[in-house]
Amino acid sequence: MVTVRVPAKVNVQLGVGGLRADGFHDLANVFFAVALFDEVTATPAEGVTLSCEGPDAALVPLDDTNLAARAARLLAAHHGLAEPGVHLHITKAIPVAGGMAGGSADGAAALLACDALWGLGTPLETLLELAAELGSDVPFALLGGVALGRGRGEILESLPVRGTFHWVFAVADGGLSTPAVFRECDRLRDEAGTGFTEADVPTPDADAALLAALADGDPVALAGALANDLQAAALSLRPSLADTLRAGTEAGALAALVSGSGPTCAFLVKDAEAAAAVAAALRASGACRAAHPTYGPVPGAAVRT
Ligand SMILES: C[C@](O)(CO)[C@H](O)COP(=O)(O)OP(=O)(O)OC[C@H]1O[C@@H](n2ccc(N)nc2=O)[C@H](O)[C@@H]1O
Ligand SMILES: Nc1ncnc2c1ncn2[C@@H]1O[C@H](COP(=O)(O)OP(=O)(O)OP(=O)(O)O)[C@@H](O)[C@H]1O
Repeated sequence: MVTVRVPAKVNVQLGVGGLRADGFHDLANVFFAVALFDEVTATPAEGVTLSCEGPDAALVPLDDTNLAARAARLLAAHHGLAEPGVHLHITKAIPVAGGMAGGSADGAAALLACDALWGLGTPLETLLELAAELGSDVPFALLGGVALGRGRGEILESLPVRGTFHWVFAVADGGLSTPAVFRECDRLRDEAGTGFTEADVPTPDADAALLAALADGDPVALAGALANDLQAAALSLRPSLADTLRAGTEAGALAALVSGSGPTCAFLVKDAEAAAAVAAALRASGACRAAHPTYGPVPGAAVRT
C-alpha cells in the first residue's frame, strides 16, 4: 500500500494570452502550493478501481474520466503494462471544480503512488511529461513550491521564495467549469473590442514586482502584485463572488482574488493569527460555504512514510 499526499494551488499571477489554434491559451501562470491536501492511496487490485471520501466525494466521478484513474492507465501504458492493477482511494479535502486544481492534484498523486506500488522507478522528468498529457495543472502538483508555468501552464520553472505566506480560502457552493471560464474571458475581451485570439492579445509575462515580493517573503508587496486575468470572467459567471471578496477585505485581508478559474476565493493575510480571524469573519458573513486558514508554499506530491 502506498499513500501520496498532494497540495492544492492558488495562482498568484494568472496572465492569460490569446486563444490558440489548439483551444488553449498561453499563460504566465505563477503557481503557489498551499497546505490544503488530498491523499491518494494505491493498493493492489484487479483492473483500475476508485473510491473517494470527503465532504465533496459525491461530486467526484468514479469512472475512467477521473484524473487519478487516467493517470494510472497512462503510466501503465507508458511502461507497456497490459493489465494495470490498482485500487485508488482518494481522501478529498481540495474543493471540487474550485479553481484549486483538485483533480489535477489527484492525477499527480496517482502517478507517484502507482509508480511506487508497481516498482517502476520512473524518472521525475518522465512523470512531468506524463502529467502534462493529463492536464495543464498536473505537472505543478508534482513540483509544488512556487513555479512559473508558461505555454498552457505545463512548462515549469521553480521560483525562489522566502519564508511562509498565510492565506484563507473561501469555498463556494457549487463549482465553475474551467473551459467555461476561459470562454467567458474571451467573450468579455471580444465585447470590450480588444480581441481574443493570439493575433490580438500579447503573450503575458511574469510580473517582476510579484517575483521580487515572493523572493523577499514580503506579503504586503505580494498583496499589491496579485493578479488574475480570469477573475472578471469568474465574477461574470458568478456575480455573488464579489460579496465574498468584499467580506474578506472588510475582515482585514491584505488582498483578495479569485483562485484560478474560481469559484474559490483566496485571501492573503499577514500572519496565522490574521488567517484565523479572517476565516472566522468569512464564516460569520455567510458569503461562503466554508473558510480554511492555511499557508504556503509547501512541497509537491510526495509518498507518505
Ligand atoms: C485555470 C488554471 O487552473 C490555472 O492554473 C489552468 O489554466 C487550468 O488547467 P487545467 O484545469 O489542468 O486545464 P486542462 O485540463 O489542461 O484544460 C481544460 C480546458 O481549459 C482551457 N484551458 C486550459 C489551460 C490553458 N492554458 N488554456 C485553456 O484555454 C481549455 O478550454 C481546455 O480544454
Ligand atoms: N480526482 C478528481 N477530483 C475531482 N474532480 C475530478 C477528478 N477527476 C476528474 N474530475 C472532474 O473534473 C472536474 C473539475 O474538477 P477539479 O476539482 O479538478 O477542478 P478545478 O480545481 O477547478 O480545476 P483547475 O483548478 O485545475 O482548473 C470535476 O467537476 C470532475 O467532473
